[in-house]
Formats: sequence, C-alpha cells, structure tokens
Amino acid sequence: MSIKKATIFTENGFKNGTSRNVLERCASVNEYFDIAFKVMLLGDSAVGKTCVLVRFKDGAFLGGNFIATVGIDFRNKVVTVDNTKVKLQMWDTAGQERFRSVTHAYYRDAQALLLLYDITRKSSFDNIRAWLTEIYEYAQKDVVIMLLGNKSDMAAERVITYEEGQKLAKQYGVPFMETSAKTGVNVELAFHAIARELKHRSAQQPHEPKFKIHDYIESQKQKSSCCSGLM
Ligand SMILES: Nc1nc2c(ncn2[C@@H]2O[C@H](COP(=O)(O)OP(=O)(O)OP(=O)(O)O)[C@@H](O)[C@H]2O)c(=O)[nH]1
Repeated sequence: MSIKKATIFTENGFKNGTSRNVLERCASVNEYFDIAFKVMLLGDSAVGKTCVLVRFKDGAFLGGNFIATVGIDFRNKVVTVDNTKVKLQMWDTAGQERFRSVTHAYYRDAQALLLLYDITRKSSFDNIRAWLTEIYEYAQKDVVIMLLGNKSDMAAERVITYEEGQKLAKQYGVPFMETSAKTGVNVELAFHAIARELKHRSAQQPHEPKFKIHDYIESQKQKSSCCSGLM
C-alpha cells in the first residue's frame, strides 16, 4: 500500500513530515471568518474520509488508487450560516489501527465528529460501536456526532441497508445520512448541518428555541431532492 501523507501535528505546530502542500494550506487559511470550529473525520481505513473532505473542500473526487492517510491532516473551509462566516477546521484522521494513539490526542479539541462507514463493507459498519466507545472515552462530553454511510453511489455492492444505518444512529441518538464522495450526494449537507448546529450552540440565547439538527437534515434532504443549494 502506498502512503498518502506523512503529516502529524501537535497543538504547538508541526511535529514531523511537514510538507510544502500543508504549509501552502496554512497560508491560505486567512480568509475572513466570525467563528471557528474543529471537526474531525473518523472511521475505518478506506471508508472515504479523505474523499468526503476533498469533495466538500474542493468539489472534486479523488478516484484511482487508494492511498492511506498517515497520522492526521487538516483542511479549512469557511461557510456562511445566517450571515455568519463559520470556519470549519477539518481534521482528517488515519483509519488504520496503528495510528490510533496519535489521533486520540486530537479528540478532545474537536467540537464535532463525522463518523463514517462504507455501505459496501460490513466490518466498517460493525466497527462503528467501537468507534463510538472511543469517542465517549476521549472526546468532549457535548461533542456533536454525525454518522455517515459513505459510497452510496455503489448500489450494486451495498451490504448495509439505509435502514440499518438509520437504526444504529437512532440507538445512539445521532443524526444520520448516506453520502457519496464520488457523486457529492449529501456531502455539503453534512458539513453545513454541523456548522449550523455549532453556530447555534455558540450563539444560543436563553429565550431562543434550540436548533434541531435532525429536523434540519430531514428538511434539507427533501429540498435537495427537488432543488439545489443549501440555506
Ligand atoms: N465509489 C466510491 N468510492 C469512494 C467514495 N469515497 C471514497 N472512495 C474510494 O475509497 C477509497 C478510500 O478512500 P479514502 O478517502 O482515501 O479513505 P480514508 O477513509 O481516508 O482512508 P484512510 O486514510 O486509510 O483512513 C479510495 O479508493 C476512494 O477513491 C465514494 O463515495 N464512492
């Protein structure tokens, strides 16, 4: 297996393997924003974490040979939620077991976690419970968690039904959707729903009704099947 990245960060900066690519990304981070949040992508190796992130950030699909992430990598994107510029700093973690101790150190800084499985690989779905156990151990208590069944374009190879994903998400009380990094289905929606939830939490006034992420996702899913764009 070839290696995708060798970038490992510490809270104080770069630890090793700092590439030019990463420095360039840091330099372009200075886009104006009002508030910023950290979002981590988790899940078994090859479920599509990097591809989902690249689809959201650049609108492209990384097809071809699979190259595993080493350690942790990040990308930024500023999205607008009700006239507020929300910067999402998105951490792409390595799914391989041998990097687990590296990624654990970053959980506590994340305000949201996107937990992915591959709808064509049962083991990646079965491991979701173990991922959630790790999350409860290492992440902040009030972290926003969203379950994503990725590769929804691969209908012929599907082994996990939509209903199974939905049932598991319900058991843990987390929002759920199926995504495809290849076609882009629901990728924007996943990140926008997270941004909206985090923004509402940070600016919540006592008299204001609570933002309901489940309801938002359901309403936008329906809208996106008939119209384009998110609000
Ligand atoms: N058909 C299809 N293939 C996908 C999709 N998402 C990812 N892939 C493919 O799945 C493989 C793994 O994708 P990655 O994004 O590198 O997986 P990862 O979860 O980041 O893997 P690690 O870095 O090892 O944790 C690649 O060959 C991708 O092209 C998708 O939505 N549809």
